[in-house]
Amino acid sequence: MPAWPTIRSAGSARLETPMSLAPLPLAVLVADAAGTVVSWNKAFEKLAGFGAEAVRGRDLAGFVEFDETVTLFSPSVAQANLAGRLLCADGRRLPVRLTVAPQSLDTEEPGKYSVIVLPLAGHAAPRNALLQDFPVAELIENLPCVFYVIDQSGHLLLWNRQLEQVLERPGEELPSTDVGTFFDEHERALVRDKILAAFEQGSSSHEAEFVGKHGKRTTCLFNCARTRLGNVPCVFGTGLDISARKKTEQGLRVSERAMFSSVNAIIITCCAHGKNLIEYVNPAFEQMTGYTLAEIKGRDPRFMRLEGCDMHEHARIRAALHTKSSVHAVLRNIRKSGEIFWNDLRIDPVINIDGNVTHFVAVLNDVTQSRQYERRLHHMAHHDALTGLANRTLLQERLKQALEATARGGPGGALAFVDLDNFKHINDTFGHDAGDAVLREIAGRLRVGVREHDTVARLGGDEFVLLIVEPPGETVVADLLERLRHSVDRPILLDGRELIAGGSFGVAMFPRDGDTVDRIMRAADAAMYHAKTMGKNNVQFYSEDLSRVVHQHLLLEASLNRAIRNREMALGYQPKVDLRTGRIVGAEALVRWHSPERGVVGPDQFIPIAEQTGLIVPLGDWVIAEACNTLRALTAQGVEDFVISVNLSARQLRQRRFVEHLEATLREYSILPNALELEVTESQLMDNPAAALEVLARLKSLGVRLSIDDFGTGYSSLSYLQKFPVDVIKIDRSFLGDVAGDGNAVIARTIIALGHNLKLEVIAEGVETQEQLAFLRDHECDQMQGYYFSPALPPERLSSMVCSGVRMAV
Ligand SMILES: Nc1nc2c(ncn2[C@@H]2O[C@@H]3COP(=O)(O)O[C@H]4[C@@H](O)[C@H](n5cnc6c(=O)[nH]c(N)nc65)O[C@@H]4COP(=O)(O)O[C@H]3[C@H]2O)c(=O)[nH]1
Repeated sequence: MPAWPTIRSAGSARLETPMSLAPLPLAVLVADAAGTVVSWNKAFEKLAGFGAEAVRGRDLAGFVEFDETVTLFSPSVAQANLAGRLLCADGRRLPVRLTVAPQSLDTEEPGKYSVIVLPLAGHAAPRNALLQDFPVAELIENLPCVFYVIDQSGHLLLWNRQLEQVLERPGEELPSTDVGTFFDEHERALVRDKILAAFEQGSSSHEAEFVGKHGKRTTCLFNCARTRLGNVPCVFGTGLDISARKKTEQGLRVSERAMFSSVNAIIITCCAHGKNLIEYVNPAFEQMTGYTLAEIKGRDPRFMRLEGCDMHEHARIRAALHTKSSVHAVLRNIRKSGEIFWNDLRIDPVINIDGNVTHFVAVLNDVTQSRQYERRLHHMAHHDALTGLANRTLLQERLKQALEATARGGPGGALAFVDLDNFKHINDTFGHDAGDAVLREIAGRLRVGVREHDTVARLGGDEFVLLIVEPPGETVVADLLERLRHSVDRPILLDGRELIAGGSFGVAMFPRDGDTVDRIMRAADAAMYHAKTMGKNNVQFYSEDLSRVVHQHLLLEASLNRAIRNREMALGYQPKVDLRTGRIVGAEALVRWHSPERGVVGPDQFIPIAEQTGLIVPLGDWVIAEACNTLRALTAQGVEDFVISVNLSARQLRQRRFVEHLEATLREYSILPNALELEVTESQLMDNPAAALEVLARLKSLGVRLSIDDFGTGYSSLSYLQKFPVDVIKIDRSFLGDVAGDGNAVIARTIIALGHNLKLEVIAEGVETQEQLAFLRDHECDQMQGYYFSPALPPERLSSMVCSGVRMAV
């Protein structure tokens, strides 16, 4: 390390009031310009071992052996540092460092010189020995800080125990060590500058870190001032250990920085005098809310709250502030821009050293987006995507709540299942987009038809459910549902077409019909099922009887399903007779169910169920295939020009690939298409005449014959009748009931005439009597079928009857 600069400027080295040598713990003597010792202190006597007599008047050279020849005393030198050996009274030659300084700065008139004699490391007297004669020694030893006196060479002259402790060095090492080495390399220049500043300006202060011999680091605040020991200028000072404070400061700086840079908004409020006012907000807060610290400092943070909302959360926060505890809340606040945001807020108290809460720190998180996302997810999980109505989950939740409220004495409610009667037809005929549009339209109609606290749900497909809570009575429910039924039945205008969805409503009342979600749902479903079997487009309330009927129905449905798979079905063929020749020209295939449990079940009992459940499609396919099989057998037996007709259900007709499937079946059985006749009821055709026209045209193009069944019951529009590519119309048997009576006879006659005018064959069904036969013959009806001639026969009997050439007497 570079040598310490020596103070040369007399002006800058103005000496303080001279001290008496006596109390100094250092060995000091005063010599004149000739080197004669004129004064000394006790410490010198102790060190050298001489008594006063042996010292006084002696030449300094008699005590000290210098390493080099030097001019000891020169008024031009302010201070000299020399090394040598002190010749002690006991003969020891004690290695020492001498600091020589003129007592007067008048260079023209040289006076006396002070000489401080310091033993070198390993030879020095212990610190106590140095200090013991010092008048304030005890005080210095017990100072709560480091004490030191440094000469201009940068060496210690005096120090206390605390310094030895922080430096982790024994006292004898200290005087010979440059004080700069007590510090880290990078701080040494600063330390020197500060000491020099004290020498030059009288005082200085700074912070630096002592580095102990074994690495211990102690940060101290140094305050030093210039003084003199004897005539030797030096600096004395204290070093106060501020390591702990530094650590705290550093920690605070880190926290402050972290708070400043945090992405979370932070508010610090001061809670003195019963108030809670903003003291600090970080930049993230400013960014989140739009308010700057300057704008809101000193305000209560509640100014950002959204009045009238999240009352529960506000109450929790108030309670926590009151009890000075932590709280976590999620609530809505308002930004400066007026925009509302969701704030996930955490508030913690700050406790001071006395255990009192002085501040609160609040961390704010803008969770608007995740909240919205959560809400969207929640909405998606509870609503039907197509219509926006409640889904099954939400409906069940609400129903559960309503049942719980009822159990607590509430007035109960109603649950109505709504099934659209024509939805499948609309979907199959006009496609899914049209189906979706119809569902949305119906959803809207149902929603506007009920009160806000009622629930409208869609369970999937065309199944809607209404939860009507706390209705004033069952009649009110009945009126409401009747209104809704009408509203569902109103035409829906879609791409210039009018579609009618129609709806069957089944209602369960609670608590009367059940007290659990499952029971009420099942009761409403059963009632709806009943409404369907009652001819659709009506409202049915659940009852015990209805439950039994539905139960039977469901049993039948289950066994019918099995029956089709187990081939329990058979076809009977009712012969059709030509009224001019009496010959059997064809037969109608009529399905029978030979049930192992129920015996023979007629189609009237199971066809409606098969239609509702969709079982009619495989059943219908089987009937056509079976009829083709019989036709093939008859052809094989040489029967010619024989036609078998089968009944088609509307649902079969709506099957997308029905025509292709039929074509394939005809091919499979090698059947001439015009040997097969398809009977479609008039009401089925008129349900959606345009769609019927389209499918009939495609069927006709295959070459099969088409017949309108139950003619006269379905209010055919004549214009459509003209357009339908049919071959036959079949007079409904109700018009033959009493052909002797005027009304029926007129209708039957008119139908025959109408058919012939349209160039169609006319057949009468359900002919039971001679009179009916005579009437038909007289009015030139083409064919007839009925018990009068034959009921439906098994295929073998039909075959033998046809092959035997039996004729009816006409
Ligand atoms: N009172 C009376 N009735 C007579 C007389 N002659 C025949 N019947 C009955 O009248 C019904 C005529 O069939 P439908 O009008 O097409 O009416 C049929 C038809 O709509 C339907 N059906 C029968 N088989 C099938 C089928 O394979 N597919 C479809 N989709 N429906 C079928 O079931 C209905 C009832 O069929 P069934 O019970 O077999 O009843 C048959 C037949 O047994 C008579 O002189 N007097």
